[in-house]
Amino acid sequence: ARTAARPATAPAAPAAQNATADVVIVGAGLSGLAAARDLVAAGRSVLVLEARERPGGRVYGMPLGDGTTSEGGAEFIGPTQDRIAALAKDMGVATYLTYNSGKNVYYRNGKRSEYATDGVLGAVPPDWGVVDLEVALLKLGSMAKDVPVGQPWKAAKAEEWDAQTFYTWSRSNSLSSGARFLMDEFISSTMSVRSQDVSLLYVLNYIASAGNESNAGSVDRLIDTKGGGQESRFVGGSQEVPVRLAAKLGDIVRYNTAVRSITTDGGGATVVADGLTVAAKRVVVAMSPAIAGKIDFSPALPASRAQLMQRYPMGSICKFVAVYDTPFWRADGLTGQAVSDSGAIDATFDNSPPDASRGIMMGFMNQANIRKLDGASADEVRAAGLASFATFYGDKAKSPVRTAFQRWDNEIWSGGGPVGIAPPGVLTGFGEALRAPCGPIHWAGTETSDYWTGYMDGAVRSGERVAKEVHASL
Ligand SMILES: Cc1cc2nc3c(=O)[nH]c(=O)nc-3n(C[C@H](O)[C@H](O)[C@H](O)COP(=O)(O)OP(=O)(O)OC[C@H]3O[C@@H](n4cnc5c(N)ncnc54)[C@H](O)[C@@H]3O)c2cc1C
Repeated sequence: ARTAARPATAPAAPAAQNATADVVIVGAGLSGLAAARDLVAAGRSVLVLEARERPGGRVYGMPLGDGTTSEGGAEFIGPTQDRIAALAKDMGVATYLTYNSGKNVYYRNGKRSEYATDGVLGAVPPDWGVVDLEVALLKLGSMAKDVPVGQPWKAAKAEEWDAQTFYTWSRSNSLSSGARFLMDEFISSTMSVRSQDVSLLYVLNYIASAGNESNAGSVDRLIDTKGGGQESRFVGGSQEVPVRLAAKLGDIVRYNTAVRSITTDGGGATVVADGLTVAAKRVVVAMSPAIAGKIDFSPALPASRAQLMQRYPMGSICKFVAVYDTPFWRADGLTGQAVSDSGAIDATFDNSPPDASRGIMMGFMNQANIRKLDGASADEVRAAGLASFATFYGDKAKSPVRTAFQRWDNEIWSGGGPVGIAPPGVLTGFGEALRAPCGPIHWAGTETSDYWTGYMDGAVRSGERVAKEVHASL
């Protein structure tokens, strides 16, 4: 019966088109778009091939179901993130301060407490472990100063630091359970992996990278709201930056055009995508190493690059938001920021629009928390998210007008988020292959950036770096 139900002649697939370009850029995330912009400005002919139906990749305006959106991926920008700041300015996208007035919530061992964010030492959680924590963070900060930004494998102690996980280091350098919890939370909130998943050297490079050419990276700049990476947001949402840049680039950006294979030959390459085959002099692969590994490269890439792509996994993350008539937690004297050791959500932020015309609470379902919800229905994810919000902000949190969430680990073209991380042994064994071109194939993506790797700023920097590299090679 199944066979009989089929039309006698299957509709013909649309004929694949052929094209030529100086440079094919694979991926219209911020890194690919930034590269395209500079290469076009340098007079090169460029095609950007994007698998999704939209630009932005890990930057995404998540639909709330009422015609508006909330940031479902990257959201915040902070001091020293100069390249995303410059790009946003050029695109006419303004920023505003993340809501940060009042007290934060700390939930640990079944006890909820509130703590000031404007003390002399900044926002310090009410846990005896913080003394221990501060000592450990000072040590980390000082070790990070010995890491050459973007080339951690060249640190004098690279082998020693890359032979252990962050978990091993944090357990040998802190005694209290509070400090250990907060160090795990530092890794979870910045990379969305567990401390035992990631190399100490990778963490030190992440710290070193949280700065710019004139300001050394620091732990505070990574984790702080005021003065740190979470300081500001974009008016209209971060997706305005890639959406406007892609619109300026026009029809050189092709959507629903997943690249399946890249064949290199005699100095150039043939890029086969859904519905389009392009002969190009150079190819820029602008995405995380793990997702680049899904492309079929022929002939095989050098082993160091091929194996790097097998060894650089993505974190697991989901962003959950609930919309309320008002940001009611503000009236209760709260910032909307919470840290928790239990429940589905381990960190929250006030995601309300700048005019506070409605309240939006955002929670991160990080690493193991979201994996526990593998196979959960949307209603179950929603119930778990609202239960966490109620623990932090009271019963009012149980009755939102609407909710929405974005699971990045279920996204075929991201494979997780926010960033690809290196387990022990990878940076020292394979790190050089992150940026090294393979013949006509060049690599971009935030994972390849020196400063602000893992962030939008790192993505833009990597695009600008690869554009120079490719232009010089032609
Ligand atoms: C939940 C979450 C929260 C975050 N929060 C922040 C934050 O607050 N601040 C911040 O600065 N950063 C944040 N980030 C990180 C930030 O989103 C990334 O660093 C940045 O967007 C990466 O850009 P990219 O261009 O390197 O990669 P991507 O954005 O991943 O772009 C890669 C592109 O390639 C496309 N693609 C993949 N495979 C193919 C293929 N075979 N063919 C064609 N196209 C393909 C993808 O669809 C995608 O568009 C967050 C990320 C997540 C997921």
